[in-house]
Amino acid sequence: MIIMPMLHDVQRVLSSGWKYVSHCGGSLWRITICTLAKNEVTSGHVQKLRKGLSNRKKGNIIHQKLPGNEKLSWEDRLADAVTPLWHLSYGKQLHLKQLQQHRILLEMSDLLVKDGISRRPSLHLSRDDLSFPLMPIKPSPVRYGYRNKSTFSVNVGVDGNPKTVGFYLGSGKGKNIVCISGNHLLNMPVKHKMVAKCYEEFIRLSPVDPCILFHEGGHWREVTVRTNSVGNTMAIVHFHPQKLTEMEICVHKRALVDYFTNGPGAVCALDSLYFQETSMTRCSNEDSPYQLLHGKSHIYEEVLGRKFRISPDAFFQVNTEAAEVLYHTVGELYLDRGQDTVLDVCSGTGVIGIILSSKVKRVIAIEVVEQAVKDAKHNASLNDVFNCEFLAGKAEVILPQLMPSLKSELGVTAVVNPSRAGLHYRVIRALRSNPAVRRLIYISCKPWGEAMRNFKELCCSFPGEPFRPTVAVPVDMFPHTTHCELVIVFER
Ligand SMILES: C[S@@+](CC[C@H](N)C(=O)[O-])C[C@H]1O[C@@H](n2cnc3c(N)ncnc32)[C@H](O)[C@@H]1O
Repeated sequence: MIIMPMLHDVQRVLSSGWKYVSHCGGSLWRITICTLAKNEVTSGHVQKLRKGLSNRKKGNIIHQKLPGNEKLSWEDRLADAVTPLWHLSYGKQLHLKQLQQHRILLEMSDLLVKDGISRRPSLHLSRDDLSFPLMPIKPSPVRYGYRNKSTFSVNVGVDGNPKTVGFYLGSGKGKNIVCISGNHLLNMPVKHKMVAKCYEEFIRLSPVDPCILFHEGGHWREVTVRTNSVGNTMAIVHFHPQKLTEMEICVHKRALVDYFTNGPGAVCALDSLYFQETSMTRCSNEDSPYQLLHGKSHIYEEVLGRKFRISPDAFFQVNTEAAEVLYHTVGELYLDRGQDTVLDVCSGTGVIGIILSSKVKRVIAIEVVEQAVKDAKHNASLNDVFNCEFLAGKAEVILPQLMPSLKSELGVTAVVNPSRAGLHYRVIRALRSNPAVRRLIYISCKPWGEAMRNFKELCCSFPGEPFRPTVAVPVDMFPHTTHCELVIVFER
């Protein structure tokens, strides 16, 4: 069992042989966590963080196994991999994230100065000052069991059982993958653990094999669990058909439904059970439809007093209460200088556009996942919103066609919330090309890498007046992990 974090735990973790290597550079987290452990955070450390930029490694947190880590339990190793800040008090976690966002914004400022896009900060600013305010990070109202969506893999457990449901440690390349149950993870709600446990029991009873390596055969793959704040639960089981006939697959579907409705899995009280047959790692509803085997087709969630329908493959922020803080923040930033049109780029189920709709004349939203666009249209009428238009397709295709004719009296605000891949440069070019777009609110859960490229494109010498950052607000959506959302306002 995980005990509450103490500072000496941090030192224990650091001396236990786990080397923290993050997207921010291997030394970054080590330096920062050590520093915090000694209560010695000073602006000098920002200097070290800045130095760490030059040898940054991109990508998610990875952990390198160093001698001595065998002393940790499998559960602790998993917790260190998935929720690497779990040993720290929440206050310390927020402090770390604030430093991290500061570092990212310094990198952005450096990049703009280096490329001659913006002027050097004035003389009274030191190298570690930003030329625009970075507001204090907004905490998540909920810190434990906050996830509304979890995906559990199937692989070989510590005891060698290949029908183990949980999270991976190790790598395929290192041939040392071990699947550990996520029961002890601080961000995991009870219901998700329950469905994962039942699914494990079900596949252990099933006569067919799990699918671990696609080319080696087997069928049962990961399960995704979605829950909402009133306790409704949706489970989506992914299944590799290999060479089974439709009739043979039907037998397994029936067994799955029976287990979760009349068998031991009934304890999960699933409101929806979906099944997706796919031979690809990730597969859209268009490529391989989500088959509703039992219950309701959608899950609903309430956000800031509005109701939202969510399809199995539609995006929804993973921490609903923190998402309310994020959307409230966007609303406040928008209110600062009201324009009459909002462009909601990468709109998912339409949450941002619908929340802002009462403040503007018109919302135009663009989203690539068709089911999410259907949800968004449904959500607008569910909330009596009539001034939103939802367009299905890639933003880089739709916006260049839309922008030349888009007119507005008071100006346009673009709210962009892309996935980790960032926005295509054609989206930025299109936004830059229309002078009516006066403000752009960029929301990113990964404000380095591709998003950094976008920041540069927004401020660089593309045709059209450049933007400049005016304020940034971090919002913690993922307690115990190193991630948070960063909202940056650009204006021109
Ligand atoms: C981080 S989510 C944000 C969704 C929404 N703003 C919200 O708060 O729920 C990113 C969304 O961008 C969509 N997306 C990804 N690539 C896209 C593209 N090229 N054009 C339009 N939408 C895209 C994804 O399907 C996803 O719904």
